[in-house]
Amino acid sequence: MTRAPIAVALDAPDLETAARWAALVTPHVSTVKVGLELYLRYGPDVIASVRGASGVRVFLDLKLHDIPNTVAAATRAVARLKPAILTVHAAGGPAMVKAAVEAAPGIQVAAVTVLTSLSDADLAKIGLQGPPEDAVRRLAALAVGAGAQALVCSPQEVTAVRAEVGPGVTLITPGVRPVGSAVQDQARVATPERALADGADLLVIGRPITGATDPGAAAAALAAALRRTLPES
Ligand SMILES: O=c1ccn([C@@H]2O[C@H](COP(=O)(O)O)[C@@H](O)[C@H]2O)c(=O)[nH]1
Repeated sequence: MTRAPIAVALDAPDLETAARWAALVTPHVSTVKVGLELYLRYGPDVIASVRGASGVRVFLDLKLHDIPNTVAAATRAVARLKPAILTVHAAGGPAMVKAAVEAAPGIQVAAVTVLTSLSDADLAKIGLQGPPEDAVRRLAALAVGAGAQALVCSPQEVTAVRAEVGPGVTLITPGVRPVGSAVQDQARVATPERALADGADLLVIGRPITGATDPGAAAAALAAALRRTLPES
């Protein structure tokens, strides 16, 4: 059976917990995601620990954001870990995104548009007036023009971003909340079914799975729900 297009965010306080979650969810999902919490605490070793024997795809979510030379060097430094996906911030500008893409042949560089935790009011406070969709579309076009093969946006913007960048770009959506799940610190959210139906390629889901009593069962249930949305997947 094909694994669901879900990246489980392994935002764990320690390596043992992350590896346990990874082993539980890997039979059901295509990808596991390592973010700042784990990587800053444990460094490169974390990748092998969560990849385990299954060889599941690892998404390294470091959201690099610096001058192009520094981002290129940081990208080369993590490229040897062979993550399937590496994130950078689109707001770093086209030269920075291009530097990451060129430094990591074989790795999908995903540009984060506007963090899913930011609301309309938050965006206004940082000087981005107008609906989030406008900024997301603008940053998406910038990043793809600079060579990014994937974008991170909220599930609420998938349709608009797809219209902006066309079919060949992988759209990755955090801010996914199953019906009844707490929104927590996310602001621009939608259900997994809606995200997939709108054309997202990979859904990032963390706490709704890892906070469950049985993360493996939670991942299996979400995977089954997505199969009902797209019966051919
Ligand atoms: O815009 C973004 C970019 C990345 N993330 C990351 O996704 C997960 C979401 O976890 P939940 O527990 O499902 O909220 C987390 O690791 C973030 O760092 C994001 O949420 N929004």
